[in-house]
Amino acid sequence: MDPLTLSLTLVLGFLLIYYYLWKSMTRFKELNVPHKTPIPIIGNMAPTVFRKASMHECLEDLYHRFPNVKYFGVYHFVTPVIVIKDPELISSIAVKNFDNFTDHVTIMDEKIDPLSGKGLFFLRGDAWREMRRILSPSFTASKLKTMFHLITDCADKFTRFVADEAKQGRTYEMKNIFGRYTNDTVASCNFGFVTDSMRDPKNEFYSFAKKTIDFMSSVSLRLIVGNNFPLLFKLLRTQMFSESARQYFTSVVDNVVKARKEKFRRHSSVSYLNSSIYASECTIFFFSLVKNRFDSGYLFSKLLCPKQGIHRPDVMQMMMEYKDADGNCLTIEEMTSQAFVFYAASYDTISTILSFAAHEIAMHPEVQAKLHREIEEVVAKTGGKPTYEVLKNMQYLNAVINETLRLYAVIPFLDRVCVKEFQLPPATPGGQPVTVKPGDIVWFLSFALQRDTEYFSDPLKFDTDRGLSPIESSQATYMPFGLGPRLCIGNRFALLICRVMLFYLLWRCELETCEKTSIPMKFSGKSFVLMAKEGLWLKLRTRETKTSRENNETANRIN
Ligand code: HEM
Repeated sequence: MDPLTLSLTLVLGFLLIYYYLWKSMTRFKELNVPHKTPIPIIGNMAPTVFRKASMHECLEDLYHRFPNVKYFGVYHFVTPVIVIKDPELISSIAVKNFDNFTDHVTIMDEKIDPLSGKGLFFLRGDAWREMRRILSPSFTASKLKTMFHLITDCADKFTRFVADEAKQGRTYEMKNIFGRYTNDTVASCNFGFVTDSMRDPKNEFYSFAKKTIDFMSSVSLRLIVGNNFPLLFKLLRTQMFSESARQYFTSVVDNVVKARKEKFRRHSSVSYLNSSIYASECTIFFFSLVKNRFDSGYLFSKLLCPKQGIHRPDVMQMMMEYKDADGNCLTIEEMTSQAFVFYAASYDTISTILSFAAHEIAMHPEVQAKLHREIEEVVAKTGGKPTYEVLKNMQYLNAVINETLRLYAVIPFLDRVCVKEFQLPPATPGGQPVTVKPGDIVWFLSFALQRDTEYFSDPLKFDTDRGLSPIESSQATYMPFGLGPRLCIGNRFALLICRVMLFYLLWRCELETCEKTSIPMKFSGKSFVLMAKEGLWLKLRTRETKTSRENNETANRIN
């Protein structure tokens, strides 16, 4: 290209980009929606860009700048977003008029990035409806009951290990260790994959998964670029997660499915070979791995040892058993995508909630004493083996979790994309209605709403009394798991994992603050997920109660 054409192209390109950015940055002025004047490119996100505040706090600050409005505008970098403040209007959009707002913002193209693009969170319209219908039965109360022992196994293993280490008191970064527990539990229940990340913190699955979904890494940047320049994202064929991640998780799922199918086939045809069946499976599986050119000494040992089991009551099994009306099953790609998105949606959220709960418990000795009393009662009644129902009905434990979910909304906002034109009432009394068009984005700020004095008195206080009678989520002022048909599909599963962990941990350990504990709490400006700036450090000390001592001694004898 000659220099003149090149210069003209550059100038034209620059003008086009400038016009595109400028145009999007004047949207709220044109619509007459209250908003803060944006900075070019950065929009209203300066505090997060310059790491002065977390995304949660940056949006909370904007939320309070517009009192007495039903909604206001925010420039998420170059993207205009309408933030709905009024709880009634939130319900109207997310529940009553769901058909006008069915989707989350989707930046991934299913073809370019099937690992995340085909996951439930990012599916749109009818594809989402169909997949949600298929997956919803995975988390009913009866399915959770069948997974219950998989979860208690992980919690039991984890807390015995910690109780053993913490006899003289030991300091831990709670998010880190709860991340390992969450990994083990979700890997077991979703992928059918058994890990022990306390004893073996370098295990391949945990190391790989943790690295893949690290929101402190380039993933956050890709999310921002993808949200603001979806076309560029598509043109560059960008994937949210690496190609090696896609290959790794596909291999995990593929091998689990093959091994289970093989087991099923052998079991039905040669049931008398009971004792040698696992050895044969190992051989078959080994050859299948070699055939796939997949180096999986780890998989081989972890998936197929008799103790680990293959035919398990987990999400993988449920997906394998699914058939539509025409007899079609889910493909390996679809199963991988769902299992991966479940893993990604669980790992940070659950470990975050558990670590903030532990922090508040350590900060409030009266809360801890009450929890210990409730736990001792359950231990006395159940001999230390509480059932699913017993844990579900632990009123005070539930109150602690509910209050943690209120005070620490894990993600800064919930999003919906308009798919059918919708008229918003005027933002302010005497104003004009605003028409939202397909493609427009609305947000609900759960973090800000759940800390608003209008809905919660003394909102920064950790008050378990209000957790005892949780607010109906349809009121849209308390929505840690979202609301409407797109409500978090794993909410009951998440609550169960949290209950089980806190039960076993507090039975065996005392939680104490230490010199590294975040007091007062400061949030990190680097992470999309709510995170303490300096980490959540606590000291754990083995409890010297009669039941926990007896239980630990028995366990040590068995080990
Ligand atoms: C404490 C833990 C968790 C929190 C706080 C949480 C929170 C949320 C929130 C706020 C949403 C968006 C809901 C909306 O837009 O209305 C969501 C969606 C979702 N969550 Fe969770 N979640 C948690 C655990 C889990 C777990 C354990 C799983 C999977 C097993 C999971 C899977 C999903 C999926 C697949 C979606 C998308 C649902 C859809 O679009 O249909 N989450 N979650």
